[in-house]
Amino acid sequence: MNGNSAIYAQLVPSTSHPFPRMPACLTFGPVSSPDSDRGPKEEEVSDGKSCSALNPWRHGLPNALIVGVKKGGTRAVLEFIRIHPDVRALGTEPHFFDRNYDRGLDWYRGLMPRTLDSQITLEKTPSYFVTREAPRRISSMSHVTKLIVVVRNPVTRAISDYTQTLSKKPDIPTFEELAFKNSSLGVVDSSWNAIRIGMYILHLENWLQYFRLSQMHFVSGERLITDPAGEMGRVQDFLGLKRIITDKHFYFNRTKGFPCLKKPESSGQPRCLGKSKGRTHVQIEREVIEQLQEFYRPFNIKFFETVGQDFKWD
Ligand SMILES: Nc1ncnc2c1ncn2[C@@H]1O[C@H](COP(=O)(O)OS(=O)(=O)O)[C@@H](OP(=O)(O)O)[C@H]1O
Repeated sequence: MNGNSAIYAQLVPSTSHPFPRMPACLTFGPVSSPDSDRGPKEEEVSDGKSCSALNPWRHGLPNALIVGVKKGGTRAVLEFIRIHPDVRALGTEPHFFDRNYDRGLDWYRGLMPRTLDSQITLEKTPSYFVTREAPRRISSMSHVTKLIVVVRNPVTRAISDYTQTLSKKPDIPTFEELAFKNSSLGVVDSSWNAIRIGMYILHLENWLQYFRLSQMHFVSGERLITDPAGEMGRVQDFLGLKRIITDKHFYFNRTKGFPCLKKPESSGQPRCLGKSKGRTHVQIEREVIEQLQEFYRPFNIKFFETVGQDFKWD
C-alpha cells in the first residue's frame, strides 16, 4: 500500500450516526403552498423499520447544509468534506429552498445520494444564506439541521462575484459604476447584490430567528486556503464526525495557487477545483477597496460579535 492509499484506506463508512435520523421510508405529502410551514408528520411514516431492513440504502433529506456564502469557498468545503466516508453529498446545487420549493420535499429527497444509516446527507446552495424564506423553510423541514456558512472578506467576495459575472457578460458596467451610487466614490450602493451579500450580519439575523447559533458553523474562506486541514477539522467536529480528513489529504498546487486533494490511490489523479474557482480578479483601485472596507466595517464588527469570532478582515 503506498502513502496515499493508506490515507484513503481509512475512508470506509462507520456504523454509528451523528445525527437524529429520519425514518428510511418517511413520506411527505406535497408541500401545500410554497410558503407552507408544513414539516414531516408522524402519521406519514410508513413502516420505516421494515423498509430499511429490506434495503439499507435510501435517499434521506439532508442533515446538514452549506448555505453560503456565494464565492466564499463553498465548493471547496463540499468537495473536501465529501471524501469523508460518513458523508454523502449532492454534487450539484439543488436550489430547493429558494427557486424550487414548490416542487415539494419528495422531489428534493429524490435528488439526494443514497446513504447508509451511518452516513449523513449534505448539499450546498450558496444563495440560501441571502434568501429571506430559506431559514423558515429549512427549519420546517427539520429544526435540527446543521448549517455551514463559509464567509470571506466581503470586499474580496464582491470582487470575486463581479469577476464571475464579467466572465459571462463582458458588457456589464465597471465594478466602480455598480458599487457606488451615481458612480461617485463615497456612497456605496447596498442594493447591488454583490455588495448586499457581504452584509453578513443582516442575513444572519434572519437565520437566528429560526436556528440557534450553536447549529451554525462559520468557516473562514481565507483559512480554508491557508490551512484547509484545520478548517476541515472544525467542520468534522461540528458535524459530529470522526476527524479523518487531515493535512495528509492536501497539498498546495503551485500552478493553481490553491490547496488540492492528493490522489486517492496509485491510479487516481490529484484533484483541484475547476477553472471557475480561483479566477484572477479584475484589478480594483486601492482607494475603492478602502472605501468598501470602510463601508463594511460596522457590519463586520457586529457579525464578529454575534458569532463570537474575529475573521480579521481589516
Ligand atoms: N482549494 C481551493 N481551490 C480553489 N478555490 C478555492 C479553494 N479554496 C477556496 N477557494 C475559493 O473558492 C472561491 C469560490 O467560492 P464558491 O465555491 O463558494 O463559489 S460559488 O458561489 O459556488 O460560485 C474561489 O474564489 P475566486 O478565487 O474569487 O475564484 C476561491 O478563492
